[in-house]
Amino acid sequence: MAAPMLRWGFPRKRWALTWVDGDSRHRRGTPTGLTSKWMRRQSSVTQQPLHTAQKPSEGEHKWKAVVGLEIHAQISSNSKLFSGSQVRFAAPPNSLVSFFDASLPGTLPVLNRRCVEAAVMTGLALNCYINKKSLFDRKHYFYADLPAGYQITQQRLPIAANGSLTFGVCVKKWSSMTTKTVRIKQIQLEQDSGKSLHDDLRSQTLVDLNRAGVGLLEVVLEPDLSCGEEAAMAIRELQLILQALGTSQANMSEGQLRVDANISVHHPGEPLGIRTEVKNLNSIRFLAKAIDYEIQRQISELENGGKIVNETRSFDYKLGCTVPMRDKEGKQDYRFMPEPNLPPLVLYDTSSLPAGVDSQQVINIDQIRDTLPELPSVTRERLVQQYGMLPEHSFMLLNEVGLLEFFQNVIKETRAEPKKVTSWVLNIFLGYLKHQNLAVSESPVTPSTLAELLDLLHSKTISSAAAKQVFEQLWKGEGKTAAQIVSEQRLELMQDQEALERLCQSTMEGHPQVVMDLKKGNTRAINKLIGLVRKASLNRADPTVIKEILEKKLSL
Ligand SMILES: Nc1ncnc2c1ncn2[C@@H]1O[C@H](COP(=O)(O)OP(=O)(O)OP(=O)(O)O)[C@@H](O)[C@H]1O
Ligand SMILES: [Mg+2]
Ligand SMILES: [Mg+2]
Repeated sequence: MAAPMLRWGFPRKRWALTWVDGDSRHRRGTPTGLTSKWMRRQSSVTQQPLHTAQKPSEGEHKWKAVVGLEIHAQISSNSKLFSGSQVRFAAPPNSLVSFFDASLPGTLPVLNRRCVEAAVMTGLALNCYINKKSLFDRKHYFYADLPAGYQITQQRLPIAANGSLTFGVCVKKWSSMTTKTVRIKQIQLEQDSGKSLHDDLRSQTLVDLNRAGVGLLEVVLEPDLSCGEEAAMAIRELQLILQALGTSQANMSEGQLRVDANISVHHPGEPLGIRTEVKNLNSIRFLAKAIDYEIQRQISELENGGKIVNETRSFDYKLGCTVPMRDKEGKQDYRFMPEPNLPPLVLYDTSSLPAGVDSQQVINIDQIRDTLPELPSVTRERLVQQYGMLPEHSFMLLNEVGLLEFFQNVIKETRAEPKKVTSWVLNIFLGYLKHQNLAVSESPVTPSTLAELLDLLHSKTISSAAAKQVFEQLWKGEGKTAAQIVSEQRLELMQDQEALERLCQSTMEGHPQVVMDLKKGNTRAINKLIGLVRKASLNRADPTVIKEILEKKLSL
């Protein structure tokens, strides 16, 4: 359908509001042109603690940075917030658009129950107070991908408020982890907008309304954070919570979780500074980088006698800096007004539920509370209790997509101690994954393969050094089992006591200096000697047995 050329007061000179039914004219994927795989890696996990803070600049100690996040999470639901159109990622442009989504006159919103339940669930999981009555408002702004000229949101009275989010913060190492809590101001239900796709070649902007009207949860955090790393860890925790609840897939590279970061700096003891807002950050790493850059930029601006203006900025991931997005606009007037086509949203709890009411017609907060699944913090506690693992290890297991499931499957299939499994999964298995930048689902080693290897270790069939050797071969994914590799390469531990004694004897004779050191009282030399015997045995000698033999021979 041909559409009129429209002029808009935005940086791009010519805007064409165009409806298309094919996808070839659209720029697909991420606007930055990064491959989706790469983006997934960047966003799905903070694989290691992030170290994004830059070196403090001169005079920085006088400044305190303040960060407040607004998070938009797309609700996992089959249909949109107020219409029956399907919700699906990467569908052909404008194929999931009802008359209501396109704002045709005469269409009315019909609230999607699933979206309300998702908001209540999320609110409860984030320790919010759930308002039994909330209101919908119109927020006006003009943009090509918002056909109504307003977004339906909950400005005056949101569905949930006054919550908190507790997350782990680590400086440099997982072992230095502490926890921090950020207050949640509110959670509101609102509509997503469509998508503008800029075609630079034609100097046009194309509009895809598939996303228009998809249900969003906007989670507004109080300005309690202080740097990029904290923000990154808070978002990662929120992502895990939403995924555990199933209220959002929260995949950042698919735009299901988008973060706006509000940043200001001030002198401690003085009122908060003027904030800038970096919009639409769609990866955890970029979020951390954008915040730390913006903190530094504001400090140097102020140190050089400049002023911070309340503006909207975006993050240029290629240059690693934030840039102004729109003209300096002052406070935008959204002309909020009540949405006349939606009555107040009324929820009940068991005590307020009217007698004889059809439970399909109402939402009972207590009933939703009863269906809440195990949240990540509880899962971590359980792991610590059940397997005696360190808290930081439980964080690591949950942080990597699919790693917890992998771990639990290994545990189910092996006789090895949980501590051994934890150490192998986090040190060896995760190390290989990271080295090759692979996701757990792409690993050539399955839980049962690793379980079998750990059984061989547990039954003392092989030494732990030989187990590492076998793992290296398993990683090649040639289809051999651990037992096959062990027997083909004759890696079984030596059981022949006399042969072991001979090996110890010849090693001692070959390294008189080490023996001398030991005799002189250098106790650490025993480890050196054990290592030498092990090497001579091609990792087939059990270090505990070698130690016993050596101690006897040297009368230690
Ligand atoms: N001085 C400040 N420095 C940093 N962050 C701040 C400061 N003051 C407020 N914030 C944060 O800014 C965010 C404000 O979000 P809110 O949704 O209330 O308003 P908004 O940004 O004006 O609206 P919009 O939804 O249109 O972006 C909150 O996350 C809050 O914590
Ligand atoms: Mg907001
Ligand atoms: Mg904002």
